[in-house]
Amino acid sequence: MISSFPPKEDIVSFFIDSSMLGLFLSVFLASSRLSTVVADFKKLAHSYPQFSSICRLDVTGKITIDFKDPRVLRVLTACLLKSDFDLDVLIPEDRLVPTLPLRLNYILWIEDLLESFDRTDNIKGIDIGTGACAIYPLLAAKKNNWHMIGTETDDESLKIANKNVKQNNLDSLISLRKNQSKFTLKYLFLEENLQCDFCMCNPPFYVSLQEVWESRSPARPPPKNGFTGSPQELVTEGGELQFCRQILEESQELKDNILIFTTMIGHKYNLREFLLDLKAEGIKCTTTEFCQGRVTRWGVAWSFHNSCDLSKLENHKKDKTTKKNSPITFVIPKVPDQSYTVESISNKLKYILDDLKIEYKIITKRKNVLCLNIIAYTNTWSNQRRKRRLQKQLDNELMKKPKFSSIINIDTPIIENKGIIEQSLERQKKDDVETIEDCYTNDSLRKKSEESNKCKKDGAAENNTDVDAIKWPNARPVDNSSNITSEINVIENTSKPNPLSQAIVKINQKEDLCFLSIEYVGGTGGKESVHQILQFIKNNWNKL
Ligand SMILES: C[S@@+](CC[C@H](N)C(=O)[O-])C[C@H]1O[C@@H](n2cnc3c(N)ncnc32)[C@H](O)[C@@H]1O
Repeated sequence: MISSFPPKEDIVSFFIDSSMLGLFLSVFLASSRLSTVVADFKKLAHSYPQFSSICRLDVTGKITIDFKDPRVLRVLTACLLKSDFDLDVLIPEDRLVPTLPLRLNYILWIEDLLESFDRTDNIKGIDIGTGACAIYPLLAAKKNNWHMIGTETDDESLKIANKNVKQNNLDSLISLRKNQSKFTLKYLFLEENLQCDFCMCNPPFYVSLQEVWESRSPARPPPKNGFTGSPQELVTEGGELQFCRQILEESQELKDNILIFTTMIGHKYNLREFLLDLKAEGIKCTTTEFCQGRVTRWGVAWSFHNSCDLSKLENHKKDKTTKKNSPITFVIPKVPDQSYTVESISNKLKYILDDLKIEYKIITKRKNVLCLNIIAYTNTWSNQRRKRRLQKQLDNELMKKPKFSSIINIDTPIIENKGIIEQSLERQKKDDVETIEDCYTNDSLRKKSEESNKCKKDGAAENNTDVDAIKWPNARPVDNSSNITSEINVIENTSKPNPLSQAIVKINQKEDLCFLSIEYVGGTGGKESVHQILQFIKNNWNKL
């Protein structure tokens, strides 16, 4: 068992070392110091029959548990809560199993924040979306004697949460409230003159259940832990970014009621967006990273009070990826007779993305800023030249007859020889490393245009990729007066492979210039794929 829960200067982050006889909770926190606590499986098994029932003895005699089994996770969390905090917590089968280290991380970070504001006594906090376990209120009350309000929209979760509070005799410190409003916080202050030190939130992270399954970058190893949680806990309209934005919006009205606003964020790209929102509003904030094995979450805190400048607090761990994946930006050139606004540029960009069969979703739309999350499943931007070259080679060879006649019947229409082209492409794929710079030079676009005319004359098929590309000059997408109509372009694709490239694209206007920036988020194609997409956009911008 955890011998003594470390005082607040400690830790937080669980790591599991199955080679040791036990479970190590090393909690590296947002906090300046580090400590390690050991949860000993053997002792847990001795003390809790329900824990011994989920243990396995491996061939070397070590006790192990199956972290992929939600039932096992439930028992482990319940036993740790009992052993380390003397909390009896009922964790329902159909609800999220809270991972203890992550929750402790968040609480310890808040302790640090409160200390920065010299707040130590009679602390009062709000947990937005407390869940069935009311894990944050229980930990905060038991560990620190904080007064907590937990809010919840889900009746069933609220019912069990109330049971959990009662059976731990924490009613005097914890009050749970049903949220029936469209707000996250504001409704709590309408009838009561509440003063709180902080609010916290672990929001539902996803826009849809589909996103739950697609969210993990394929480049990352699979999670070690089993998957738990019900749709209402995981999914919210607009996803976590919208949820956090709602808190931010309400915080501006509640600046005198709550000292420190905090939230957890589960997706890196949302963290960036949310920090931009705070920056745009001129609100000072700080962030932290909660690392727990292969899972990383982020904490964001902001305040309207001057007693502490949150932006000057040393962040525990800067978002490394923000530095690593700094966006590439280019100034969008002005094209004669075309409007030069974020809206018209967005329409043009969407046309290009449609053409490349790249999916996109708008994540931010403000007056002078548009931000898209883009996902490409296949490389549609750098094969064209290769395909054309091969097609041309094939054409030439066919003209010369003898060379290819042994392989193909020259009477066969070219279209029927596609297999040969594809095979040839496959063979070339490995060693044909194209530099994007020469992919779509003016010369190649000129050729494209010539081909376009040829195709049109020949009545070529509309769905041919090259033909699609060449129809641009005649099908200008930009209607200067039009609104941004299509918000989302999800390509019909029943079996989606792992994304090749995922990025955040941003168009913004500063004074009389518009900028397009692209930032790699993930995907098997790496950052190079994002560079290529940007180069494609650059090379083709003036041609539309
Ligand atoms: C990801 S779960 C977090 C549960 C718990 N706090 C934890 O960390 O394990 C999000 C919770 O927020 C609740 N929720 C969603 N929208 C809410 C809202 N507007 N107000 C209060 N709770 C909400 C959901 O029902 C769900 O229980």
